[in-house]
Amino acid sequence: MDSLLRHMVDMTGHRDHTMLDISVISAVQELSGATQTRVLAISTVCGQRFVRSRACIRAGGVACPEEPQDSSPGEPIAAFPELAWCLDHHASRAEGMGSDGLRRLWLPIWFGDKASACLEITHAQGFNADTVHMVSGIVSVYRNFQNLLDYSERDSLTGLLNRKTFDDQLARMLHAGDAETLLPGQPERRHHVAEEKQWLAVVDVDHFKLVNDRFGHLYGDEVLILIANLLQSSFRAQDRVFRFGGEEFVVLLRSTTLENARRIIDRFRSNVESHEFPQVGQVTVSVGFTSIRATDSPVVTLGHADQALYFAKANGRNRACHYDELVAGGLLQTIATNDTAEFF
Ligand SMILES: Nc1nc2c(ncn2[C@@H]2O[C@H](COP(=O)(O)OP(=O)(O)OP(=O)(O)O)[C@@H](O)[C@H]2O)c(=O)[nH]1
Repeated sequence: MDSLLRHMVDMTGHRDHTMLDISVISAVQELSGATQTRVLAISTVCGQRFVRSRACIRAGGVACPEEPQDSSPGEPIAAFPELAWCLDHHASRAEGMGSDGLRRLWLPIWFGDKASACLEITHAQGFNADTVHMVSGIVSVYRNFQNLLDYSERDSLTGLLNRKTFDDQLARMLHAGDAETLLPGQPERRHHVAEEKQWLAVVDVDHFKLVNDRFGHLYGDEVLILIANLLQSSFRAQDRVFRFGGEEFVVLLRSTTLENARRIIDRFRSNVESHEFPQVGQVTVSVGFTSIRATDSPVVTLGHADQALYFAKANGRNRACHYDELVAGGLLQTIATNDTAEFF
C-alpha cells in the first residue's frame, strides 16, 4: 500500500505529459511485476488507426520516452487485433498473447468516445484479478490527471495547444535529433533539397478585424474555431498546431522535405480559401514558414517565419512564403548578431 501511495504522489506531482507517462509506467511496472510496460499513442490517419510507443520501461530498466524517428504514424492497428477489438467495442481492456508467448494487457485511456493513448502491460504469467483491479485504478488516476494537464495546455476557444507549450514542443522536436544541425558560421547545405527537416509556419487570418467589425465577435470567434479545425485536418497527427493568441496560429511540421512542407502548407491555405464560413463567406490566410535549425533560438526561428509572413501580407495576402527562399532571392535580408537577428 505504501508503495502504491508513493507512486500516486509521484504521478500527481507532474505538470508535464511525458513525466506523467514515465511515472505511470514506472508504477505499473513495479506494482505488477511486468516484463515490459508501455504507453501507446493511438492516432487516426485517413480513417486508419495507427499505434506508436510513446514511453517504455523493461524489467530492470529505466522508463524513458520514445520519440518518433521518422514521420510515420506507427504500426497499423492490424498488428494489435485484441486492441483493435477493444477500441471498436469501447471496452475498458483486452488481453492477448504475443508471438513471443508473453501475455499482454491493453487498457485504453478513454475520454468520452475517444482513446488517443493506451497502457500496454506485458507479463510472462498473465494477469490475476488483483493486478487488473490495481492497474485499472491507476489508469483512472492517469486519465483524470491527463485531463487536467490538457486543460492547462490548451486554448479554451479552439482547443489547440496554447503558447505556453510551444517552447517545450519545439525543444522536443529538436531533441528528437532530426532538426538540421549547423555549427555557427557553417553554410547551409542547400544542395540537399530532398533532405527531411523540421519546419515552423506562422499562420495569420487576413483582414480579420473586418470580420469582427462587419459580423461581430461571435462570428469572429466561429471563424477562429473553424480555422483551427481546418488546421487540424490539413496537417498530420505528428505535427503540432498552436494558437498563439488573437488570429495567429503556429504549426510545427515534423521531418519532411521542403517540397512536402510547401505542399502541405499550401493545401491548408487552399482549404481555408475554398471553405464557406457561415454568414461570413470567404476567409483567407497568409503563411510564413522556415526550416528549424538546432542552433537558432525559438525567438530567431519565429522571427524568420514572421518576416516571411509580413512579406506575404505586404504582397497580396492569401499566400504562403518561405523565408529561406525570400532571403536567397534577395527579397529579405538578415543580419545575425550572436543569438538574435535583426531584419531589414
Ligand atoms: N473574434 C475575435 N477577434 C479577435 C480575437 N483575438 C483578436 N481578435 C481581433 O483580431 C483583429 C486583428 O486585427 P489586425 O491585427 O489589425 O489584423 P487584420 O485585420 O487581420 O489584418 P491583416 O493581418 O493585416 O490581414 C483585431 O480586431 C482583434 O480584436 C478573438 O479571440 N476573437
